[in-house]
Parts: sequence; C-alpha cells; structure tokens
Amino acid sequence: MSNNQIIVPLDVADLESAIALVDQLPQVNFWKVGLELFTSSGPKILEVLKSRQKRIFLDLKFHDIPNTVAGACRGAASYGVDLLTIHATAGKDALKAATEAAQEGAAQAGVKPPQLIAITLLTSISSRQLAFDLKVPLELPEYALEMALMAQESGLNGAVCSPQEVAQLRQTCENDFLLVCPGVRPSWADKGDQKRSLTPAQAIQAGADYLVIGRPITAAAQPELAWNQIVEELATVG
Ligand SMILES: O=C(O)c1cc(=O)[nH]c(=O)n1[C@@H]1O[C@H](COP(=O)(O)O)[C@@H](O)[C@H]1O
Repeated sequence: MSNNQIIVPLDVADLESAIALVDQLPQVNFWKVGLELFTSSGPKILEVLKSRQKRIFLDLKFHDIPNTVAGACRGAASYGVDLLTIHATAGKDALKAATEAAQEGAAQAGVKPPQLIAITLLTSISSRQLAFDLKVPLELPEYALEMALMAQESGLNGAVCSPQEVAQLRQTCENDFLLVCPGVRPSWADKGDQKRSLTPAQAIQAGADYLVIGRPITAAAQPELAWNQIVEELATVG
C-alpha cells in the first residue's frame, strides 16, 4: 500500500479554497477535481496541480448521448489528466465513443491519455433506493458488477465502485481493470451521505487500487492529523 493510492477530492467552492487545501496537505500526491470546483472555477486548478507535479483525477461524471460525451471526453483529455469519469448508465455506445474520443483528445493535445473509468452505482445509493426509487430489479452487487462488465467490454480502463462491491469486481474483472473506491470511512469518521462504506484498510484488502477519501480528511479539525491516521491504518495492510 502506498500513500499514492489515496486520492483526496478538492470539494470546495472556489479556486482560492482549493489552493489553500493543496498547500495545507503537501503530502497528498493525487487530487480529485470534481463538479463543484470545476463548475465554479473551470480548469485553472488543473494547471496549479500540474505545476506542483500532482496527479489529477478529473471527476466530471459525464452522462449524455454518445456524440456529446465524446466531445466532452475529447476536451477533458486534452488537459492531460490521469483519471476521467463517465457514468456506465450512459450505455455501451456512449462508453465506446468516450473511450475513442479521450484517446483522440489526448493525442491531439500531445498529452498522455487519461484512464477512463465508469461509475457503476453512486456510493450514496442504498439497496433500498436502487429497488424502490430507481426501480432496478437486480440485487445491488449484481447491478454494480453488470455496469463494470459493460464498461470493461466497451474498452474502459476501470470502474468506480463502493468498497462493498470491490472484492467481487476484482475477482470478475481481473487485475488490469482499475478499481477506484469512494465511500471510504475510517471507523472514527462520520458516514455523511455515503451508504455503502468500509474502512480504508478493508477497502484495500478487498482489492481497491485507489481510495477516494474526502471529508474525513478535509473536514477534520486537523486535516494533516486525519491524513496521518489513515496512512498509519493503511500501513498495517500488506
Ligand atoms: O466518482 C467519484 O469520485 C464518486 C463516485 C461515487 O459513487 N461516490 C462518491 O462519493 N464519489 C466522489 O468521492 C468523493 C467522496 O467524498 P467524501 O464522501 O467526502 O469522502 C466525492 O468527491 C464524490 O463526488
């Protein structure tokens, strides 16, 4: 387990707050830029992170028709980011179009292509909500697995799943399929809106390649201390 497997989201409202967080936690090497920050501040933060040699997960969770997601992925890939997200529920045609467009966008910009990963089912959704609100007739683990398999068949590099499904996805999708787990909560942290969590050590043991851990670190009274506690917990995992 390496500290580089922990991705911390910059879920803040503006560029200044994002830079302050990056400055406060110099030990973090992999940052996530998501909808809140990108919508308010655009791509400037990506330049800031690159100038500090940080890795970047651009989590814009695209979900649209094939032509539109392709255009968005072409643009996003031109920034030279490491990871990029799309919802698996956009469907096979959109996933394939997105994969090709991400490669094209990166090639045109002369940067390394991002690893395109699919959201299987948001970690804020419970089994009950999947059945009763979203009207999906499959059991939740089976549904998440089906979404991951569709992403793999469509040529994506990996999937985002909750730690509770990662062991099954790892077993079925094998080792070269990247598995990224948000919804990770140390035993001492609040779950908040996350419904399917496990601890950092449990998630890594179950087969996650990367953990996305936000508020337990960023909303802690002492973020550096919270980071250190998580790193110590993970050091116990072989
Ligand atoms: O794609 C993601 O990163 C993501 C997918 C998902 O299913 N659930 C999920 O929580 N996330 C993101 O992971 C982060 C979790 O943050 P915390 O709940 O604060 O640890 C947020 O930035 C979410 O946008």
